[in-house]
Amino acid sequence: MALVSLLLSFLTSDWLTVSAVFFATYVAWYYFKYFTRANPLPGPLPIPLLGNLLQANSDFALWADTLQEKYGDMFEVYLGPQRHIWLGRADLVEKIYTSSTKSNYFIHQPDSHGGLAELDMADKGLVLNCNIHTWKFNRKFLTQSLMSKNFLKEALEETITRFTEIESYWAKHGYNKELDFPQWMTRFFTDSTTTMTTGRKATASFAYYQQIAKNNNSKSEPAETEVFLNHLLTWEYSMKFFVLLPPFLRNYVPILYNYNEKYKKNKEWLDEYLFRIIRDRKSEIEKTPEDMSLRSNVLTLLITANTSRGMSVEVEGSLRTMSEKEISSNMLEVFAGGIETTANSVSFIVYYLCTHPQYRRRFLQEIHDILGDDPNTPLQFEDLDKFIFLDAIIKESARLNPAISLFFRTAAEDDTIGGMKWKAGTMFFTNFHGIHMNKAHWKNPKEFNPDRFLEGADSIPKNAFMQFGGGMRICPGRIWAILQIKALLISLYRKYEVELADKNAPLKHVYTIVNHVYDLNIKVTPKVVG
Ligand code: HEM
Repeated sequence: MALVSLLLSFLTSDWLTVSAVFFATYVAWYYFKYFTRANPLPGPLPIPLLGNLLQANSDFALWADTLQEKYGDMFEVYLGPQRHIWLGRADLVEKIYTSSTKSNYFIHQPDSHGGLAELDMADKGLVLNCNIHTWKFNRKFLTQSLMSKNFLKEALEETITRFTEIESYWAKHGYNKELDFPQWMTRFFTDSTTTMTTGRKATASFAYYQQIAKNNNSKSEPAETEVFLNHLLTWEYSMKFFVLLPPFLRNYVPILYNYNEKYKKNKEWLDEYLFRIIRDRKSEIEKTPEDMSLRSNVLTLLITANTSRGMSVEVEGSLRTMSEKEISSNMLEVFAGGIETTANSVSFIVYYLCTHPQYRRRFLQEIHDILGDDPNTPLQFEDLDKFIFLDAIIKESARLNPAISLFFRTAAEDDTIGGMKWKAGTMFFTNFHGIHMNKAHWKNPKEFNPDRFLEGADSIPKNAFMQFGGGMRICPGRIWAILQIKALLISLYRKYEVELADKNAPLKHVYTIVNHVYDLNIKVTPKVVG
C-alpha cells in the first residue's frame, strides 16, 4: 500500500512538473510569437488564450474609445487568440468601404468555429453571410423591396398610423406622467417594422401601455409580439456566442452546452414562427384576384418577386423566385436590423433636442415653413426631402452617438492598410464613433452642432461620417430608417411640447450590439393651439 502511494506521489509530482514545464513553454512560445509578430502596433498586452478579453469593458464602444485615446487611430487588440486591427480614422478604412462587389473585404466575420453553419446562417441572409453568391441574391431582393417607392409610401402611412396609436396611449396614461421614452420607441418600431415586414398588425405598444397602466403588477400572458421580440433579442445575442466560441467549449462545458441548446431551440422557434407567417401570406396572395393590388410589405414583395404579380429581380442572369428559407432569413434580418437601431436613434435625437432649445426652435420653424400652422395638415411623402435641417439634426446626433459604433471586416487577400502589409484573414474593426470624434475630420467633435452638416457635402471627408456603414454592405434599410425617424419626429414635435422629466438628467447609454439609451424619461404635453 505504502509502495502504491509512494508511486502515486511520484506520478503526481511528475505530472505537475510536466504540466508546469508545458505551461511555461507555451507561455514563452506565446510571448515569443507576440514580440516577434509582423507589424507590431500599440495596444494592451494580451495574455495567452484570452488575449485582452479580461481587460475589455462590457461596453465595447466605450472600450474602443478609451483604447483609441490611449493608442491612437490604429492599434491592435486580441479577442481571445485572434488579433484584430482597430481603425479610427477615415483614410485608414478607405479600402474596406469600397462599393465594388470585387471588394477584398466582403466578409464581416468568417465562420471560423462553424457556429454560424450550426445555426444555419453562414450562407443565409446578409449580415453574417460569408457566401458572396447567396449574399448578392438576398441583397438585390431586399434592396429592391426596401427602396421601392410604394414600399416607402406605405412605410410613411404606417409610421403616422402608429404614431396616432401611441399618442392615444400617452393621453390615457396622463400627460402629467413621465414616459420611459426608449421603451416606448422599441415598441413603436417593433409594431411598425412588423407591419411593414409581414403585413400583420403587431401589439407591442398596446401591450406595453397595458403593462404600465396596471403598474407593472399584472401577470397577464405576454402578447404574441412581445414573445416574438424576446426570441428575436435572444437570437441577436446568441450570434456572439456562436461566432466567438469554438464547438468544443459550446458542446462540452456544461453551462455553455445549456446555452448552446437554448439558443438553437430559440432559432428553431423563430424559423417556425416565420414559416407559418410566410405560408399564411402565400395562401392569402393566391386567394387575392390577379387584378387586385397587393400591399407593399417586405414579405409580399419577396414572395411575389419574379412572379407575374411582383417586381422583377435579376441576379447573376437568373430570375428565380425566393425559397421560404431565404424569405425567412431575410425577414429576420429586417427585424434584427431595423428595430433597436431606429428606436435608439430617435431617443438620442430627442435628448439633444431637449437639451439644445436653439436647434429645437429651428426645427419647429422648419415644420412651420413646410407644413404650416395646422398640426393636422397631412405630411406627404414628397415633404420629407424638404426637411433639410431635420436631416442635419439626425446626422449630428448619429455622429455623436451612432446606433452601431463598431463593425468588423476580414481581408480576403493580402493587402496594405495604414502603410503596412497584412495577410489574408486579418480582421479589422472599424470604430465608427472613433472616426466621428476624430479631430482630423471634425472641429470641436464633442459639440452638438447640426450646422456642420449644412456646409455642403465637400466639407465632410469621405468615410468621416458612417451612420450606416459604407461600401458594398452599406445598410440596405437606411432610406426606410430615415423616413421613419423623420415622420415620427415631425409628428411628435408639431403637436407636443417635449421636455426631459429631469432637466439636468445626463444622457445614459450602453453599447450591447447597438447603442442603447436608457433612463430617458420625458414629459409630452399637447401644444396649446391659438
Ligand atoms: C437608424 C437605423 C439604422 C442604422 C443606424 C443602421 C446601421 C447599420 C450599419 C452600420 C450596418 C453595417 C454596414 C456595413 O457593414 O458597412 C448595417 C447593416 C445592415 N442593416 Fe442597418 N441600420 C439601421 C436600420 C436598418 C433597417 C431599418 C434595416 C431593415 C431592413 C436594416 C438592415 C440591415 C441589414 C440587413 C444589414 C446588413 C447588410 C449587409 O451585410 O449586406 N438596418 N446597418
